[in-house]
Amino acid sequence: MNSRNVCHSLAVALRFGTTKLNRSGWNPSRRCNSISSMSGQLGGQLSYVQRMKMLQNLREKTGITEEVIRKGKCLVYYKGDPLLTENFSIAWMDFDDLQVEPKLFLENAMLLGMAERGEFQFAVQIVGFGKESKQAVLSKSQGSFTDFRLSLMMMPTYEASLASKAKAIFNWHRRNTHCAKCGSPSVRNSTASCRTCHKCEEVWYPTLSPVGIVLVADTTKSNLLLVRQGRHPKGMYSCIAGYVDSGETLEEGIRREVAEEVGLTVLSVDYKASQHWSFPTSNLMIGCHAIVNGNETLDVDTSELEDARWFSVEEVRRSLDSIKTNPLETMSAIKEGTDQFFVPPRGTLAHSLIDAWLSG
Ligand SMILES: NC(=O)c1ccc[n+]([C@@H]2O[C@H](COP(=O)([O-])OP(=O)(O)OC[C@H]3O[C@@H](n4cnc5c(N)ncnc54)[C@H](O)[C@@H]3O)[C@@H](O)[C@H]2O)c1
Repeated sequence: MNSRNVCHSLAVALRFGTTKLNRSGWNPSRRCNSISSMSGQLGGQLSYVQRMKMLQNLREKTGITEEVIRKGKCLVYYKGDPLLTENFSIAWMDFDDLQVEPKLFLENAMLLGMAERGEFQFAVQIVGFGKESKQAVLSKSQGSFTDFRLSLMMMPTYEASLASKAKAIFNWHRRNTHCAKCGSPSVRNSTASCRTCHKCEEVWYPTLSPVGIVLVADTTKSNLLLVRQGRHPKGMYSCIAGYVDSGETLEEGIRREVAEEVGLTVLSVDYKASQHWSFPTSNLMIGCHAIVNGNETLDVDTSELEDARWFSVEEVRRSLDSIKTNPLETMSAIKEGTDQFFVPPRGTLAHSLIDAWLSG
């Protein structure tokens, strides 16, 4: 996008219109004001702060206009799978290439974010566009629809977080069509950031559940505790994870989960990183490293876990190295099933926590 288009996007989004929007925030007749007052301030790129202010303004004040849609790039979903290039990057599409009316587009789309050069980023589900939509998209793009879980493991981190966000928000709207207070139908706003009840006007926002996930080491730091659930692919051992309960701090949640699942006492917890995770709904994974008293006997909760085991640092490093070197081969081995021990693939917070511990 050139600097003229950047100025235009900024003007479109920063306009504090007095026009009354309809309930969905969609106002197709709105037009752009002069941008001359801003044109001197902008180079080719927008700062992080400018972009966040523009997105906030679209969500909370102006809503999406046709001009904004036409300036956008779209991450396209078909039946839950994103359109990716052969290198597992998002195959962004222009709105015009989707050949759909703006109103129908908006009913099936959500505002994802904004790129540094000022392009609005949308996610759109094309199932609602009709029978021919999949073929039409494939013929106009360089991409193919890729299994969602595989996509998250293979995409660049930033793009994976966009894909995860879109999936979670679409799911939330599908499951929350009525007001939880009075039971009447609710309607989504144009950016898809919330729903408003038609009757009592209560506003509902997408929910997000906090999950503590922890890589446990013993006091010697030469052994790591990994666990597997029955639903994990054969051979895979991961970190302990569990939902943080209402009233708990993150640290308390982690201490409780480790006690419940493997019967060990946590001596210390350090926060490391977080990740959005859309399986099965919308979770914020909060990743930590913990030290436990390794002299205690493991007491595994077999209703939650199939197994929990101490692994030497060397064993874990070998598995991590092999996944890093051959991510695609590992993913197909995981799909087909293997007797070999392996750690979670890249794209998961468990993988990052193990990687950070081994490089720390
Ligand atoms: N990204 C990663 O590296 C990674 C690794 C491990 C687990 N996870 C994710 O962490 C989450 C939690 O893992 P888990 O093994 O405890 O999951 P789980 O789905 O087995 O849930 C365990 C229990 O928590 C309760 N529960 C379910 N949803 C809840 C919610 N929204 N709020 C509060 N309690 C809830 C239920 O009683 C359930 O039996 C899952 O979504 C899982 O996919 C991600």
